[in-house]
Amino acid sequence: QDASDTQRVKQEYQSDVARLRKIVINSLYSNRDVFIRELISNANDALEKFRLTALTEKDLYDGVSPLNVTVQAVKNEDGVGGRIIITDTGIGMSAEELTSNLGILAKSGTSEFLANTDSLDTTSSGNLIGAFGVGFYSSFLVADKVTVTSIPPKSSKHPNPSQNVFSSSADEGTFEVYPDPRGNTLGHGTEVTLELKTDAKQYLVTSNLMKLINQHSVFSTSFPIYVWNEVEKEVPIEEEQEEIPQSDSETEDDGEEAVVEEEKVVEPVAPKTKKIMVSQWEHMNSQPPLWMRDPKTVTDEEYGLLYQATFKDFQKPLTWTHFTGDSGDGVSFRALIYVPSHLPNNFFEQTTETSTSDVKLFVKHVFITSDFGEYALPKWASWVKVIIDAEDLPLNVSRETLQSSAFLKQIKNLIIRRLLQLFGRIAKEESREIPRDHWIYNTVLKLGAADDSKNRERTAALTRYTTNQRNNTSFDDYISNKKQGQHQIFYLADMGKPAEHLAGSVFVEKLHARGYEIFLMNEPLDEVLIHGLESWKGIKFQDVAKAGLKFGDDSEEEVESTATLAEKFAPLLNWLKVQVGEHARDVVVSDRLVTSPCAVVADSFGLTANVQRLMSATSRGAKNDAMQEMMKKQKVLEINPRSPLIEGLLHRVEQLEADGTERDEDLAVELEEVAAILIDGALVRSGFEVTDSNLFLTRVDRVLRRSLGVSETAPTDTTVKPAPPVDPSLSEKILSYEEDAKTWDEFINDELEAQLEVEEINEQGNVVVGHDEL
Ligand SMILES: Nc1ncnc2c1ncn2[C@@H]1O[C@H](COP(=O)(O)OP(=O)(O)OP(=O)(O)O)[C@@H](O)[C@H]1O
Repeated sequence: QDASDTQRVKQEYQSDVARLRKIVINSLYSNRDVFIRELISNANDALEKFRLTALTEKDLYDGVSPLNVTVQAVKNEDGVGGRIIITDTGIGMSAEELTSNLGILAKSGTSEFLANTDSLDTTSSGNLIGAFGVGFYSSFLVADKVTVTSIPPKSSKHPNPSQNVFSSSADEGTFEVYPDPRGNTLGHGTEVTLELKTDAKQYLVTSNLMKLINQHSVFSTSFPIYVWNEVEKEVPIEEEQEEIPQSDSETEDDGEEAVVEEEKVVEPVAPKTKKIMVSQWEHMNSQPPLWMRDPKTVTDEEYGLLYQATFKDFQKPLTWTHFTGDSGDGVSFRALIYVPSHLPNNFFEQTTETSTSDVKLFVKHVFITSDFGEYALPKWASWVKVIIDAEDLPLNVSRETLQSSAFLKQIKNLIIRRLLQLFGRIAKEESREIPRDHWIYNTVLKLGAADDSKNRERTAALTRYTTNQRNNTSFDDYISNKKQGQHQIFYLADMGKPAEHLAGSVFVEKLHARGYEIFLMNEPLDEVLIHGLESWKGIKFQDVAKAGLKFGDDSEEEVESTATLAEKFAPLLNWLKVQVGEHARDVVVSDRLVTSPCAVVADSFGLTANVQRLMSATSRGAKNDAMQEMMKKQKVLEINPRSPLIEGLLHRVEQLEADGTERDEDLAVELEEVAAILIDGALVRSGFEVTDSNLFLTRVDRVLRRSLGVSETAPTDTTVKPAPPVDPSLSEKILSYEEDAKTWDEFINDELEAQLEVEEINEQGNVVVGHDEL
């Protein structure tokens, strides 16, 4: 018995892997072409790993043997089925690695993939395979049985490498790994053999395979891919050599004088040929990569395919820019920047230190790194996909030295510059795909303006907002609409509120009525980026909910009249200062109100309601910070001198405080209540919370009773039916429920698998839909 047979022990797939494999097999049937792309991509990755390891382990690679991927379709002799063999001369896997990489390891993306399968639809799910790193399992879409033979190169990690085999069937939940009885046949690398399902015979046709490789792999792989192909060739027919007749001259060469014969014109006879079938390795990606070509010669479809294959996105890119550049240190390069049509799912949850795994740096078409270390793109730009291919680098490229060179920094700055140029250009062009209100301007660039101080101005220039007069307004648009004398840019920020509500705010009423434009900002980032910017083209931003608002066209008479009004309202102002207590540090006559009786305005060093909310949302621990508490108090109550309510209150207060008369205590109590409601109302109108909403509403109730002529003291019947006593059988019920209960994960797993299995597999676990058409 063969030694390997004794070691062929069946192992169970680890549960996550088993589930993943099942989902891939059962749900991605209509997308099964992806298997070839996934396996070639793994082979290419393995070659890249080999080359990178060889940079540090000098003995690993002789520099001569080929580094490539080969694909071969082999028909069975019985003519029924066949197999596809994909071989690479890459880093290979040891027995342990075969087991853990293909059978046990639930990779980091797996749980995310499994979570995403909830929203699985079969049109897009094929790309989920690659996006979440479940590529290898796509083999089972087309194969009944998959065999992976692999051997790592001799290295410090594997001083005595040996060749091993991983084998698994699509309909079993097990796999085996065992030493290859043939010994080392591969040198180093991996060979994946797919025993094709009977309904997957089309993949045995080499032209079909080549078409798929052309579509999905040639753009995105850096190592040569060869396909074993039968081609028709014309070869000369090897006819029996005719006896070349002895020339007369030879026969007559015996002393006779040479006779000059008349020269004969001999027609050249085309050699006879025949057509035969010849098998040979055909180089699929002999063309330079797409990004090295002249952009004029690349079609949109080709750009789209490269994007989808390289970055594993099932949606087409929104736009791209393809250009030649120079790093500034004399390193010339080609670059292709793609703007995806969507943000990653968890984009806003990610920390600011995001990785730039989607900036692929090549040197002379050879992939070098996606790790830009400290020169990673800032978060706002981290979702774009970039290919950079440098002609040559000024150093012997290794990841370590690259990190410390100026090159990565230059590349980072250049990508950002070009990206902003691209956004600027599409902002002007304004297309159906990227309209003026696209989230790029509303979300991504705002993040840039808020987070990335270095590019603040340039990103902010492209952001857009709603104003009280129009939508999608940039800062420059605003400036060109500025009124004479206006030296402030007016804005009101209240996150989460619809712009229409902001337009009706107490702070906006006069500005709006007078025809001034006001930015109505309702995203959390808006306030942050305005604070970062402070001004635009030399004009300061003015929060209209704060003190310091100036229209810029106040005449001397207006200033005088404000002073006169302050004098007129002095008794009310003084009385209100007592009533307002802690809510505001001062009470003044307002110049910003039209219809509202009063408002609470934050001092220039105070905090608006929006900033207070932002602070409590972001700095949980600092709630009791003394400085913050002090700033919260920096508020001023502004009263509208033209409001009849305020006029009326002034008269009543004058009446109350009139010299020489006895103080009317009933009136005092009533006025205090009116003042309390007015102040609380002003706080609410201005976006703040009232300190005690119960008290506020009790006061309102009292005023309502008064206006309805209902007794203020008449009690409400407060008798209620009490709840029944505690149910004595409750503890038993809880216990029996807990015994039956599944965990949430078990519940979701069962539900998901039940859904996926419907119509798609039979009892044996084989796919049963659509076989006949294929
Ligand atoms: N041809 C190969 N050579 C060496 N290792 C391989 C090969 N194919 C797969 N592997 C190993 O098996 C692991 C699992 O492969 P799988 O295709 O399932 O996911 P992945 O390659 O990590 O993710 P993705 O498909 O998104 O690139 C790989 O990470 C790699 O370590």
